[in-house]
Amino acid sequence: MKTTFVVPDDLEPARRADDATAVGDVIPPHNKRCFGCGPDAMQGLHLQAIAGEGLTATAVLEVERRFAGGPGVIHGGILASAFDEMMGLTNMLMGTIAVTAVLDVDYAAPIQVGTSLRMDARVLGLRGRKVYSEVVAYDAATPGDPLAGGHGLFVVVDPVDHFTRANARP
Ligand SMILES: CCCCCCCCCCCC(=O)SCCNC(=O)CCNC(=O)[C@H](O)C(C)(C)COP(=O)(O)OP(=O)(O)OC[C@H]1O[C@@H](n2cnc3c(N)ncnc32)[C@H](O)[C@@H]1OP(=O)(O)O
Repeated sequence: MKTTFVVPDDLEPARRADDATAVGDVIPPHNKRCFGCGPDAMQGLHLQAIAGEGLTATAVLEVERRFAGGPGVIHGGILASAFDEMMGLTNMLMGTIAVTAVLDVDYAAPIQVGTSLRMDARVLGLRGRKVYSEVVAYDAATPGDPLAGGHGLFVVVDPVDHFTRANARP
């Protein structure tokens, strides 16, 4: 895997919230209409991320034909959306809300329509309000080398303040 995304080597450790989703349970959608995780988003990805130990989560995206970009392969933007969502949901295990400031995707190999794409995400650490996270994707049927990977820099926000201001913009 190749990436130019720089993860600081002096991150502060991140901590799982006491009331975080239990290991093995689905992290609840943060918004029913979210394109990534919302059950009411008709055209969405409907990701269900299972909380793992610590600050980790796993989900499987069935790469449906509607997710195609090039013939027979996943659209890069769909993969980026899935990665963004996976890291965003995993971050929620800290009990905070963090929005994406930077998203970096390494498209290591084409991902065919019909693939069951397993995505493993984890929080790497903090620097003040900044949360560094990563995700790695594999073919669930034939695990081997990663097909893609991603990193995100997220910023912790007060959700009421953030989304009130975001929606007030003319
Ligand atoms: C109700 C339930 C809902 C639940 C909602 C759950 C969402 C999960 C869904 C998945 C996530 C998404 O898709 S979220 C949607 C996509 N993202 C967005 O819409 C975010 C739009 N951008 C923004 O609102 C803003 O730029 C923020 C919040 C990211 C940052 O603004 P701010 O709050 O004023 O903070 P600011 O001081 O600028 O930055 C804080 C620190 O981050 C650094 N920083 C900020 N941006 C960058 C950047 N692009 N590249 C490098 N570093 C950056 C700054 O240098 C600073 O570092 P230092 O000086 O401290 O060192």
